[in-house]
Amino acid sequence: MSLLEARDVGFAYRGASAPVLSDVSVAITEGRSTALVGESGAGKTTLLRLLLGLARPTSGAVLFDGVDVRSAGRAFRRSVQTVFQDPYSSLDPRQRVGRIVSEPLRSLGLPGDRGAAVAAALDAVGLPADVVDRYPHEFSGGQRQRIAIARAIVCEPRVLLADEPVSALDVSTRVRIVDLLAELRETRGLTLVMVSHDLAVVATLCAHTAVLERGRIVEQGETASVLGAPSHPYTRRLVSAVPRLPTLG
Ligand SMILES: Nc1ncnc2c1ncn2[C@@H]1O[C@H](COP(=O)(O)OP(=O)(O)OP(=O)(O)O)[C@@H](O)[C@H]1O
Repeated sequence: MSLLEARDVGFAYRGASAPVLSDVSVAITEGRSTALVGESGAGKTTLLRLLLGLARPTSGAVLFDGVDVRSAGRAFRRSVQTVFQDPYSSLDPRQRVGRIVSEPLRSLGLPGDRGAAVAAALDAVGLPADVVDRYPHEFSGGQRQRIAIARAIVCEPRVLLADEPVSALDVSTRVRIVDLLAELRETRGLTLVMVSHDLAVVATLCAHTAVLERGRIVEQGETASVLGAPSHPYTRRLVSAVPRLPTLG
């Protein structure tokens, strides 16, 4: 059974004349990381919000372990965590890192040694335990994204939904955060569901890719075939729009 699934989902924003998503079906199985790609405005972030249970589909359903996410409760909130694009705005500047990272443990009311769980999460993202007493403004963009990832994994989720997790970072930091996400995927068995415009990042992190064009899935399957030998003209355009460096010499 799918871990997380959008089944025939349609969605329209209140007051909008046209739907943003139509008949979208995506099944996330455990261990199979999935990328959502498509041009700006295709509906990727909206689909991610529906998968997170932050909005209700106008038609169809979003299911976690076969249960509607809107009624799936604590098991769902613990199992599905998220990382956003902008590490500058996603961390509360007034809170120390220790409090930020432990927030899911508090809001889920999980028992156990919270200090130890926070230290383990920070260690997993490559940050020393003593950062707990510092504030977000004391860190670089890449370090802040590590803090956001530590917060997302502290309650040991099964799925990490990430909306453009590296696009706000400079190129070398981007590579290091992609490496970190790949490592977490391997060592923790985390299933990534990721929105990215960067097809190289998609190919590195996700074995499965779904292509959205104006709110509809036009193609989905193994990333190697979707991006390597696209069958839909829209996917071909997306792939051919990736700039290539001129070959030297
Ligand atoms: N809160 C909102 N109210 C009304 N319309 C919205 C809202 N959020 C997004 N939209 C519209 O829904 C459509 C899909 O937006 P969405 O952000 O899901 O696309 P996207 O594929 O993630 O785009 P991008 O890559 O630019 O982030 C767009 O036309 C957008 O203008």
